[in-house]
Amino acid sequence: QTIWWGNWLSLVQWALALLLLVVPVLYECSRTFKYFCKMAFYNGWILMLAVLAIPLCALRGRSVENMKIIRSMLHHVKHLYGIRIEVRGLENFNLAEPYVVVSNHQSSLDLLGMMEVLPDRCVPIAKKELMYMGTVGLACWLGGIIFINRKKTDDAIGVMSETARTMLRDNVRVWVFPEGTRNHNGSMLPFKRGAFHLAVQAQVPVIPIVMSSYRDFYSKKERRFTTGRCLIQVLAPMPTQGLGPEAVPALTDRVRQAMLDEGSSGGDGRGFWGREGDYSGVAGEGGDGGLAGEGGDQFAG
Ligand SMILES: CCCCC/C=C\C/C=C\CCCCCCCC(=O)SCCNC(=O)CCNC(=O)[C@H](O)C(C)(C)COP(=O)(O)OP(=O)(O)OC[C@H]1O[C@@H](n2cnc3c(N)ncnc32)[C@H](O)[C@@H]1OP(=O)(O)O
Ligand SMILES: CCCCCCCC/C=C\CCCCCCCC(=O)OC[C@@H](O)COP(=O)(O)O
Repeated sequence: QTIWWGNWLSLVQWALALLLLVVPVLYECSRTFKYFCKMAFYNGWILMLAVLAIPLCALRGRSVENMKIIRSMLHHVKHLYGIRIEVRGLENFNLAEPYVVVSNHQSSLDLLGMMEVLPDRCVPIAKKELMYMGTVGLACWLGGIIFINRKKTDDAIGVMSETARTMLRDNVRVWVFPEGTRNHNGSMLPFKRGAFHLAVQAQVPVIPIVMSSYRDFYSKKERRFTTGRCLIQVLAPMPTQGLGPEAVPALTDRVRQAMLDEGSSGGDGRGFWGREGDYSGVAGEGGDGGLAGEGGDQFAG
């Protein structure tokens, strides 16, 4: 029998067959394996989409208009992962003038929510390391994404000041994650002030966005990634006209407080971060409330 099989299957074919058998079994049985598969596919898929986006964007050169291409090409990714996104308050974006969008930052999955609501002519501010992520970096550059060096404050501030001029000159909106880094722990970290200096320098409104916690369907710490639901609330614009640099700390606190208030009472009164009353930024993972992932812990996706 061995000879018979040997005639039919080379070593490579055997390995492939084994792989085809083992991978689905592991995928179904191991939460960790499933998590890594899903994350690997997420990154790989986006790298691949970027390959397609690059020539399309290159036709125009580096331009914020290319964000429309990127947005439309990323829009379907939530469906691949069974993530339902509900958006409220989109009308708050209906301003003719430029503005600065600020939102909480949980994970690279924020890209899905961002692409759900990203207004036209709006570019994110990103750490410059993103520029070196292969095809993704090039696509980001072509989309006009603004890169800052977080290790060099003066450089970053210089880029932000230049951005204030660009916003007014070219009617560009800017999206900033004021926590300055990803925060997997629910609620929000203290805010950096760059976004608010930017808004004051350009004398444009700040539009805060709160994205509900992914805790019920995604946890990096627990290696858990299932299907789920995310609620995004766009808050009312907060004006900066007439404010000077001395007003930036108060503006920062005001915006953060508005987001915390929405996080605590919004989302049909159930809160956005799963644990009402705990907004210190140190809430543990695996909370049991919140709006994310109302489908439960089904590990189905
Ligand atoms: C289909 C194809 C698909 C392919 C493509 C796929 C995907 C691409 C699509 C979209 C991608 C988007 C994803 C982007 C997400 C990326 C998210 C990130 O990278 S988050 C990290 C980067 N962002 C930030 O850090 C923003 C927040 N940080 C700040 O605002 C900071 O303040 C800072 C400007 C970076 C400086 O930070 P630093 O820690 O160095 O210093 P401080 O914050 O302590 O500030 C020191 C001091 O300076 C004052 N300050 C700050 N900014 C200004 C300013 N602009 N002008 C004047 N003064 C400023 C600040 O107030 C402090 O002073 P003081 O303490 O006296 O208040
Ligand atoms: C040849 C190089 C190949 C590199 C392969 C890289 C693979 C990555 C591919 C796709 C990733 C898509 C998601 C990109 C957008 C998410 C950006 C993001 O979330 O950045 C994190 C940043 O906000 C804060 O960083 P830190 O939390 O401070 O750290």
